[in-house]
Amino acid sequence: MPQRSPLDLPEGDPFGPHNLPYGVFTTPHAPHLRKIGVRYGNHVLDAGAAAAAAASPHAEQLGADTLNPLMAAGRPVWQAVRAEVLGWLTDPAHRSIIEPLMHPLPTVALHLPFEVADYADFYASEHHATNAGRIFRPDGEALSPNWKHMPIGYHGRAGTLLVSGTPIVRPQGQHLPPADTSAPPHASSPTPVFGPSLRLDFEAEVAFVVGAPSTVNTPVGLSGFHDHVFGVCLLNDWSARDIQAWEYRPLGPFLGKSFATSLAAWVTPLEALTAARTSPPARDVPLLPYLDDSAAEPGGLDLRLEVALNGHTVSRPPFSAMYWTAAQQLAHLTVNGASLRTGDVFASGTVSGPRPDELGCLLELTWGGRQPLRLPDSTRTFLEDGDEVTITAWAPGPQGVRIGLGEVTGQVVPATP
Ligand SMILES: O=C(O)/C=C/C(=O)CC(=O)CC(=O)O
Ligand SMILES: [Ca+2]
Ligand SMILES: [Mg+2]
Repeated sequence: MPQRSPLDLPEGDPFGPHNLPYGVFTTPHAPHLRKIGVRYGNHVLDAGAAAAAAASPHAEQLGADTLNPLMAAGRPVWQAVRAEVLGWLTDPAHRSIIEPLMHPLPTVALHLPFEVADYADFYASEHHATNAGRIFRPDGEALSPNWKHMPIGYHGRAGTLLVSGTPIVRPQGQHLPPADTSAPPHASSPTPVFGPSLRLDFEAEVAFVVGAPSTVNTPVGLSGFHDHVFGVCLLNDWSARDIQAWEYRPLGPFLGKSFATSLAAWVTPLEALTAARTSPPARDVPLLPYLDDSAAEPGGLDLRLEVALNGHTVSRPPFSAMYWTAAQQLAHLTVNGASLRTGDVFASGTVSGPRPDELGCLLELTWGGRQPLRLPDSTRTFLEDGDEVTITAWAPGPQGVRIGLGEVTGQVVPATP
């Protein structure tokens, strides 16, 4: 049977013509030459070479070794480049030039697709925030009084965003001895120990990647979302729960989350998710005008996440259940005058739904380690060395097609001695 062309995809391929995510890859022949690629099925188009061959007006942006120049160019350029790439991949007139520029996915190495500028992480799932509150603060209110009035978040560590597939070294740090960690730190002077985290967790999240920058003292507002946000990536906010529980009062997450955050290698353009737009849950309190999206286009996204631990599905978190939308997060992030830079990443926070099989981290799935999770061949409270966590997702696309999001995966390796 003749080999099928990489340009002839099976009907309904989740990485078909409606998707076209961007990444950065190298081939074994030139391991230091980073190129922009567009995923199509199980192949990667060398977009820089295609742009040069087509004498594209965007050859400079597509010929770069990161997505930053394309991301910085703004929405009209994003739309023009997307239309051009679609033409290269689907118009038979380009076939003989494009076919040799398609690399099988398993033959390339994928890299962090853009230079990360600043990184913030939100806390936008009411289900996650309520559960985390009950587990970490059993004697207090589950949701803090500000939670329904603004998207709560913290600034994280941009330099430790790692591309999917990078091994995750178990972090070391201060924490209370195991017997004490299920309870909040007691007033009666607890004594910490130093060593590898014994409560390493994942957090299934969706990250939004800023393309066009903004000016200091100029809030972006809800309506600026589509002009500033280039695309979406799956993200795993690895979390050391014992370090976190001991350190976080009163300032919030610090070393318990800054050691590693995994980002998918593929950025799905926002435009590919148009059919997935959906209304967020009903709001329980009136919102201040800069966050009030009641008259705006639906700001939620119907992304269906799946988390696998060592190949076994442990959860299916629904992104449509998130209380705060990404547009509200961006409006909040800039309302004080803070500016955006190309490459800023803001993550949604752990995606958890209302059901027990929709929770986005082990903290919730095992209720603070008290109810071990059953796997076919073992049980888990928190992650063990050698464990591999893979987050995948899809979204409804046009005409019933699925839009696949690039996976984010990572394996835990033992703490550095
Ligand atoms: O409730 C807390 O103290 C902390 C919860 C988190 O783990 C913070 C976080 O990373 C936010 C999130 O992923 O939703
Ligand atoms: Ca998080
Ligand atoms: Mg992290």
